[in-house]
Amino acid sequence: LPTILQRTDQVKDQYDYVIVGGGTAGLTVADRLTESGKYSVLVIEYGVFQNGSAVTTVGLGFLGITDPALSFNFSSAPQTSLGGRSFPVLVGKMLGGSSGHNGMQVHRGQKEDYDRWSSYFGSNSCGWGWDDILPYFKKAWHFHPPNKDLATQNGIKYDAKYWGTSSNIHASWPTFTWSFLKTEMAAFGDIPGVQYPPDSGAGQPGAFWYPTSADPGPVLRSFSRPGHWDGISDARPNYHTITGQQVLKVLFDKQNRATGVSYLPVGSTNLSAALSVKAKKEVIMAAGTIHTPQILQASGVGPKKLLKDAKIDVVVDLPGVGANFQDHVYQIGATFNLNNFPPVPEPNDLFNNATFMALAQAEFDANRTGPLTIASGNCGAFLPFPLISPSSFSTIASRYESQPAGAYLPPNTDPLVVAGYAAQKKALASTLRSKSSAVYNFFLRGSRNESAIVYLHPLSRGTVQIAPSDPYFTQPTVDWRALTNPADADVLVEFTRFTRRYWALPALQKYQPVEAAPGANVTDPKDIVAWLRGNMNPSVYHPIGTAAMMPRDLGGVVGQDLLVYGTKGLSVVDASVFPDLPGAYTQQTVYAVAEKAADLIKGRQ
Ligand SMILES: Cc1cc2nc3c(=O)[nH]c(=O)nc-3n(C[C@H](O)[C@H](O)[C@H](O)COP(=O)(O)OP(=O)(O)OC[C@H]3O[C@@H](n4cnc5c(N)ncnc54)[C@H](O)[C@@H]3O)c2cc1C
Repeated sequence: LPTILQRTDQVKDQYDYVIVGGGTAGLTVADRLTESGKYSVLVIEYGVFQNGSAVTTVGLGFLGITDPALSFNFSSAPQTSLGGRSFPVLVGKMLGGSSGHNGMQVHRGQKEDYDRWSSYFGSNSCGWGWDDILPYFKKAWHFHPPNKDLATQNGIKYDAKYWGTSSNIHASWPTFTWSFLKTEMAAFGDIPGVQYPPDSGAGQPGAFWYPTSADPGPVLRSFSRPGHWDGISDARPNYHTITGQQVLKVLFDKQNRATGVSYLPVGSTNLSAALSVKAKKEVIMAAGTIHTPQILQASGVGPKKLLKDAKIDVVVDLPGVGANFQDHVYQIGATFNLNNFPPVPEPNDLFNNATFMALAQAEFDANRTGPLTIASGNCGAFLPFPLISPSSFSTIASRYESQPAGAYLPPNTDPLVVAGYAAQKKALASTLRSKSSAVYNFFLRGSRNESAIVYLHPLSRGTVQIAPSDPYFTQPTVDWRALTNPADADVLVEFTRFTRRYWALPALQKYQPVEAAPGANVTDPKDIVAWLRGNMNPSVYHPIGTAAMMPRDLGGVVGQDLLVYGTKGLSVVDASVFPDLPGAYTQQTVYAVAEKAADLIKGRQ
């Protein structure tokens, strides 16, 4: 059989496992489940095999981000707290999913993030704290140390003990850095309390360098398709893949056992022509945070009222499906331009300086080295809130903690989801008070214009819901509800103040930093928040939480075994299971969760 089944009639009637979505998590799990040869697996992927330069090129990062051939790219619900603006929902649509067009930044959360996930299960918690997940970070990533000179010149700290070397997913380093980064990183050391952890993977906040998801041999993007599929699916007769197919729903028997899925070629809307395939052991959901809840809801697993509105028979009333939606927010202000930038290359030169770009391209073509080995970035500050706002962090955390749990959730939120948010609120108030968790991220570019600040633990919660009139073929309604919780505004005002404090450091004055946004004259918190509502972006493409791993009585969708409550033989393995955001971008954790998921699934035998 060919690597990718060419026709749906080549799909067998039944496999041990059917995996919905051949993305980051889906292909990782499929690789691990097929490696012993004992189990048959079918991966059904909506997108197709894509290997063009927009996917594989490392330089400049995500070139394919909005390309409709590579990306689901549709409009969100208007954000009521952001002046009614809508935003594009961008998630990967190809074999490899979002790992095929992400920004390639590789870092993991802090120890406390994973311990917090585990804490939601109280005395029943097992298997998801930092000590449990650390072996999976090691299994998931092959670490290549940076070039010695580069590390010495830039003060790049790393410690290989936090990493493994067996995976085909690579974490490597550019051979060149923008020299102003060294100045920016050093300046953080002038702020009391900022640490430089021993490695980006040490589970500690601070200012640190981190690798790129690139294969250092050919200097190409390393993602789940080359890492967990190319050549592997071909070599294993027990591993089938079909692409260009949309899974419509999970099929259940009368005992709520998932027996398989139904699907249609992408583009067809003829439900009566839907095909089906059976899963003997498990249906594994890996369609990502936006589409896993869509498919579950369309299958009758979700909030009863929504299913009723969509005239879908309820299999399990599970109010958490599509609730608890979170993403990192950015474009949150305090943008600075450096009016006296030193005479050194900087990232804008790749766009504005044709000679520099031509030289960079020539160097890359000749040696695979130079500026075009940088994706979207390799260092930044990941800082605790007490350090950002020594005078207000405690008041802000307490004010947040004393909110009634349901006060800022969507109207008519189910009591179980409210209970889950109450648990998160308690835990996240501790995160706001902690010196060991990062809340603020300044992703440094070494540029004369710096603005990339990311809020790592937003407290507002959104929803992803099927369109009741057309659950299958209309994209789900994605509503981040960014900035609906006033505590987020409190935190973001402190972020602006802190960023100003950073640029006011004596060591940076010779570069003449000038605030471009919101503007040095915007100092009243009300005015800062008004600016945020008009300018911030609710997504930096790290959606999570819509099938959360939480106890069922806290609105959870899956347990610690990743099985969907109220069903049998149905699990979720993608970013939708994160109960809340780690203090880091999401891909490293997605791979680790998927590695652990594969062990859990195999362990069920
Ligand atoms: C533009 C962008 C930039 C990012 N940058 C970074 C970064 O620099 N660093 C970082 O750590 N993280 C980054 N991320 C986040 C990270 O890539 C994601 O968190 C991670 O890849 C998500 O993995 P997943 O398995 O949950 O979903 P995905 O990898 O998105 O996989 C879901 C798959 O399911 C398929 N699918 C969807 N619906 C169906 C259906 N009905 N039937 C069949 N298949 C279906 C999709 O086509 C897709 O292939 C970025 C993400 C994006 C989108």
